[in-house]
Amino acid sequence: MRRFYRLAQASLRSQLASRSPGVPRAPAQLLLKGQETTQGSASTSWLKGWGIVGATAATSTMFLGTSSAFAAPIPQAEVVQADGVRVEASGGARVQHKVIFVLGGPGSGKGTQCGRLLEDFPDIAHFSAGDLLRAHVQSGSKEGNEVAEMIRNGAIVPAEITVGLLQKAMAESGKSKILIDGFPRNASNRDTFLKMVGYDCEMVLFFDCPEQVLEARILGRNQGRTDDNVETIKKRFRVFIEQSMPVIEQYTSLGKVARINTDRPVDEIYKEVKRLVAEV
Ligand SMILES: Nc1ncnc2c1ncn2[C@@H]1O[C@H](COP(=O)(O)OP(=O)(O)OP(=O)(O)O)[C@@H](O)[C@H]1O
Ligand SMILES: O=c1ccn([C@@H]2O[C@H](COP(=O)(O)O)[C@@H](O)[C@H]2O)c(=O)[nH]1
Repeated sequence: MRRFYRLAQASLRSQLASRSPGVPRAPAQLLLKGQETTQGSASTSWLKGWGIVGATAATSTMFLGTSSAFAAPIPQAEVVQADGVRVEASGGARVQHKVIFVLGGPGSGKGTQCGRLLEDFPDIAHFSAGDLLRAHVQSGSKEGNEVAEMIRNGAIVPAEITVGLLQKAMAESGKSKILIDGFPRNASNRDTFLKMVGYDCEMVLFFDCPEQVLEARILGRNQGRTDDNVETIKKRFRVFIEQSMPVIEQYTSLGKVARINTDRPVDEIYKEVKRLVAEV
């Protein structure tokens, strides 16, 4: 593996050095696929890192910080050959998004406030992890049916499923800033996001609101959701306290959390939310 790393870096460096001007120069996520034959047996490795695609030799400060297994193929991959290692590098289309996580108990107003933000910030895309999962249920697949059951019970869906849906939505959004509402819901969600997406959020908006207020709001929502009933609302609130609050605490220790009291009128909350998002 170490040999692959070294050769992949050298290969990409030489590729960057020979680039003509005018190619994208934004810091990009680079996905490298290497195929190596050691003592007669072939193996494939995927590596992920960050670099400047299209930089000159002097500024091609490419590095490969992490290595991880990737299932996805690289769209429009460029192929370079180096010393027995085949390297495919993405063309720099994957620019790092600025991600804002919006967290808070069920019914705390995440969807409502995100909807308002879209009216004022055209460069922002909004994805509700819950909405993506509900859309996934519509596929009617075995996995979709399992997700439906978890939602009905207020349980947290395995992180790989949710992050996979988020990753696809982010890649297709064409926007630079992304609001992700209702995610990460537990430590596994956060770890998996970091591993699969490769970077962390800029900020967490934490919508703080008492449980009785949340229950009343959800029961008055009338959207036909399978989890908007007294029994599941209680489970969702418990899951929020036990599993989501520790994530918020972790981000608090990183200085990334803005706590907002959402037991107030929508317009009043929005003034604060808009100011915070404008700073990102
Ligand atoms: N500040 C507010 N005051 C009163 N009602 C509100 C407020 N914000 C949102 N609501 C209402 O409360 C209900 C829940 O709001 P919303 O769907 O935005 O919450 P959410 O946090 O996205 O919920 P969930 O996590 O369950 O998807 C909606 O009917 C919405 O209209
Ligand atoms: O990251 C997520 C987000 C949601 N879920 C499941 O969906 C429901 C509803 O979520 P909302 O945010 O209220 O729309 C939630 O109770 C979970 O079952 C999830 O597993 N992971």
